[in-house]
Amino acid sequence: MNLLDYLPVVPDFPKPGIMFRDISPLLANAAAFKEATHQLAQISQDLEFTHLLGIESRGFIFGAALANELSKPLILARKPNKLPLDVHQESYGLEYGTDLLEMQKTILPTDAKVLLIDDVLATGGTLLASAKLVEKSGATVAGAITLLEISFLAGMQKLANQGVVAKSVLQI
Ligand SMILES: O=P(O)(O)OC[C@H]1O[C@H](OP(=O)(O)OP(=O)(O)O)[C@H](O)[C@@H]1O
Ligand SMILES: Nc1ncnc2[nH]cnc12
Repeated sequence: MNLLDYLPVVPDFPKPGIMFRDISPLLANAAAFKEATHQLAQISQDLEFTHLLGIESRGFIFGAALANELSKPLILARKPNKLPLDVHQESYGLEYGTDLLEMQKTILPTDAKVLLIDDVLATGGTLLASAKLVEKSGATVAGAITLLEISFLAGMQKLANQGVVAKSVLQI
């Protein structure tokens, strides 16, 4: 099964010039979703981590599936004003805009080794902001994994420059 067949390109979404990869067909096919989860588990194998951090919203889907598959705890990085209690905040730029992510200040133990998970790595802005949230809470970033890397945007290098090891199941 070629998982890329289940991630079709939608040109000019959400803005002109963006070649958007839609995960909806992959999620709508049980075998493809299962295979994607399995392959995310495979690439996480040589990284040592205690917790997963899923990034709103598409990172929640794969983060929850993987957390269940690996029996690991799942932490949420959320868009603004969604989480109760005190939060750390990071603003960031992504391929088609800017946004803000938040994580609860006391949800991670300081000895946690956290694997970040998202569906797509494009510019790397989202994963870098998530890494900063983990560091703000005193925990360690174990790495980052995604289903798809859009390589021409060089997000992998941007993360490497900041000491974050990233791996992706698929590259285009
Ligand atoms: O590498 P980057 O340039 O930062 O882009 C990648 C991010 O963009 C998308 O999220 P989006 O903000 O569109 O939110 P969504 O998951 O709620 O659709 C995607 O799910 C990644 O989180
Ligand atoms: N081209 C793209 N397709 C899907 N998700 C994205 N997130 C950032 N860039 C994206």
